[in-house]
Amino acid sequence: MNHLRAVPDPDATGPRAGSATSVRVEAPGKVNLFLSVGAPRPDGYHPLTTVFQAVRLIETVTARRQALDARGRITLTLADPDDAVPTDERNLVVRAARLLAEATGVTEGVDLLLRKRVPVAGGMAGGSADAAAALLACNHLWGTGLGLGDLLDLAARLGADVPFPLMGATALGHGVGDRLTPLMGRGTYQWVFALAREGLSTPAVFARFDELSAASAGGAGAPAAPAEVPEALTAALRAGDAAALGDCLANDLQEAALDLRPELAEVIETAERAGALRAIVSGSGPTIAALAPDSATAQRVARALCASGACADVVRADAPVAGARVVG
Ligand SMILES: C[C@](O)(CO)[C@H](O)COP(=O)(O)OP(=O)(O)OC[C@H]1O[C@@H](n2ccc(N)nc2=O)[C@H](O)[C@@H]1O
Ligand SMILES: Nc1ncnc2c1ncn2[C@@H]1O[C@H](COP(=O)(O)OP(=O)(O)OP(=O)(O)O)[C@@H](O)[C@H]1O
Repeated sequence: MNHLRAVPDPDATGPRAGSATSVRVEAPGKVNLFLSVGAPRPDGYHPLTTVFQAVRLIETVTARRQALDARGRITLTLADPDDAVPTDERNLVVRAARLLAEATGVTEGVDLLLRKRVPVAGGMAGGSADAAAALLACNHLWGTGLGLGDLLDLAARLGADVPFPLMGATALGHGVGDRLTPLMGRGTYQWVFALAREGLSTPAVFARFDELSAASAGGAGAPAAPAEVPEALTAALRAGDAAALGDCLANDLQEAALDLRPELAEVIETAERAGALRAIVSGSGPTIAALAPDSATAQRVARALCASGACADVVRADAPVAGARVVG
């Protein structure tokens, strides 16, 4: 493999980059404000147009330098052990550290600690945020000094959702969701997330999307190219107008997610009845994201969702927030 050149990066903001014994990085989960999906490509991936917004549900990855005799191993510990989250090579955190090491020729290992706050398999890109955080943390710990452009390239190799948490805020996504352009915006949005008891598999939701598209278009499937983002949505973001943004929220995967989990329709209805401007499936689901006009209404929506018993848990978060960054 061609090694990326590890050079001191003037943008590397971490304290004592390359010499610290541990580096802590925080990265946000996301909600898709708009998600249009085209017909699958030959490799099975779907072209997307999406608008990501980073929400204040924050994953934390701490990368610790190992003793010299640790022989280059990459280890992962979960702050709160969870059967649904592997700690071996299947974990995106381990894969991110390994990819960075291979790409830069690093032979040193690392001990990684992960604290999760984004629901697992909830359509909010928790694993992707973890991978983004691990790339940034190891880049600092190992002093590999890659700039944001190289980190975004590595991120795209780990998953379609991995580049966005490096950038954060609000961004337009093209390609398979990995080609990003920041979007201008103002204001803060109040979100309420209704979490499901069991996660949904992203590939299963895309597969159901294909089946439903084929059935509804007389066998023709989804249009090859996804739709463009409506001007009304970017205008709402520029104005910081939550009500106008609510009118523009859209998710092509919602029908597929509801088909797999019909009970989610009731969650959406409960949130909207309690005052949410709109409630939609977040990404591939099953989390329902409800946009509230203000904090008091968000509180009311959260209470109604809890009282309904229709979801496993409810969390509130404001948005947008910054992308992955070194903290502490
Ligand atoms: C639904 C979204 O969360 C919207 O942001 C993303 O598109 C999902 O991105 P992700 O979880 O990072 O996806 P990856 O880990 O790259 O891919 C998992 C699987 O999802 C499907 N997949 C993903 C992204 C995409 N544009 N088309 C797809 O068909 C593929 O079956 C793929 O094998
Ligand atoms: N760091 C990680 N955190 C959580 N799950 C992980 C991680 N690494 C790998 N996984 C595996 O990936 C699956 C999906 O995890 P994740 O929480 O990222 O889903 P998601 O948020 O729905 O993803 P996306 O929104 O990007 O489609 C989990 O069920 C788990 O088996």
